[in-house]
Amino acid sequence: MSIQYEVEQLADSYGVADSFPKDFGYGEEEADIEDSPASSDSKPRILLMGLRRSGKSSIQKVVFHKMSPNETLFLESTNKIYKDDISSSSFVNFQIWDFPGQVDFFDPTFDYEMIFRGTGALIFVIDAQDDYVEALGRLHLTVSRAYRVNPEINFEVFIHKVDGLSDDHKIETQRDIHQRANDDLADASLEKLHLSFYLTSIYDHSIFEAFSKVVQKLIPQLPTLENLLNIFISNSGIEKAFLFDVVSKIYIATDSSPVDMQSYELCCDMIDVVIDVSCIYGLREDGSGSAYDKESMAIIKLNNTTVLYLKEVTKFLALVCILREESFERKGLIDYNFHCFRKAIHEVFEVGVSTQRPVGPKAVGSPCSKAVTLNGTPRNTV
Ligand SMILES: Nc1nc2c(ncn2[C@@H]2O[C@H](COP(=O)(O)OP(=O)(O)OP(=O)(O)O)[C@@H](O)[C@H]2O)c(=O)[nH]1
Repeated sequence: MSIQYEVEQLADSYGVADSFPKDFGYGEEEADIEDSPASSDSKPRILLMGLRRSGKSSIQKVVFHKMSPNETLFLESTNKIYKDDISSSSFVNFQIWDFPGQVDFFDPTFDYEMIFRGTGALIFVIDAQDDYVEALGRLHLTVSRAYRVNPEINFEVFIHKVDGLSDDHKIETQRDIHQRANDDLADASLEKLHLSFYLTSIYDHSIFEAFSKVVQKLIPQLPTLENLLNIFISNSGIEKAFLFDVVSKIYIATDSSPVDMQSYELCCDMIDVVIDVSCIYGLREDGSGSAYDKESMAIIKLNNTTVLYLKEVTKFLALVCILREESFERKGLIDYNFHCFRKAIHEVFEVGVSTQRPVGPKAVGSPCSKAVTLNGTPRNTV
């Protein structure tokens, strides 16, 4: 009982009221907020930049549009800035701007100041299978310009297409790119400009992991979410839990135990299985209905006494847990704790909405002082 009480207290400390709206995430309020024309341009942007054929469009299509990696072989070159607003289908309430390979900063029609001012993260993609000297020059030019306009941008470098490299070669390439890029910044007295590096490929889960980290940095409520997950798993006998954006399979948060790639991949695969089965057998005969809704939940028992447990949290988010079979015997307790966890998550994002109205005492627990949208992501990073 004490276990349940702790989680309940946690929910209460976020001001969860009994009258909490049951349709959170599915109601009309969201449509009102999200559909306002003003909101679309003020959403923080994630920019995808890099040389031609480095893999920018492929990354976007694979992560957010479920394109299979092989299909990207037939993608045509991007000739103009392609703005992708994914907020209607995903928790990730950002615009992704995919740039054509060569952006000319000296072209007067290219208003880079306006673009960088509203940018939350700039992802620069480098093709690791190609000679990257030119890409490094371009990276330096791009980040130094962007930093001068908006030093708040998170600069992320994807060392991409590493599926073609051996493990040793991968490490060596990362070390070399890291060294050269930082030397260039030091030469330009830009030591304060921090670059984060990721080894990525669309042919495995590394691109989803990297994108997860990029997106997490833009979520002001991240520490609160991690805290909630920590309390939930420790009181429920769960080994690992991920809060997933169902559409993109990006994880928005996880508990503070280290992430091992295999667990993450297992949870991603579970989401695919659940959505695929639901699409085939879960819709009505006329094809109406949704493959993912409030009723969505799944239990998969593996042959090594591990259980995977998925439950709906909001319209876009699912909790996926990994636990031992013996812990799953206390399913009632887990479900009760989940119920409290879910209420707390809703309340965290409800606070986000209320910051658009005068901020009340409920917002005290939130690490966020900026206005955020209903799904909890920042409304404007500028
Ligand atoms: N091996 C491998 N190939 C990749 C990967 N990602 C993308 N590619 C391939 O790289 C090629 C170029 O990909 P695009 O996504 O069109 O590149 P882009 O950067 O958008 O190109 P532009 O639109 O010309 O700027 C395609 O043939 C992709 O299949 C990867 O992770 N590994």
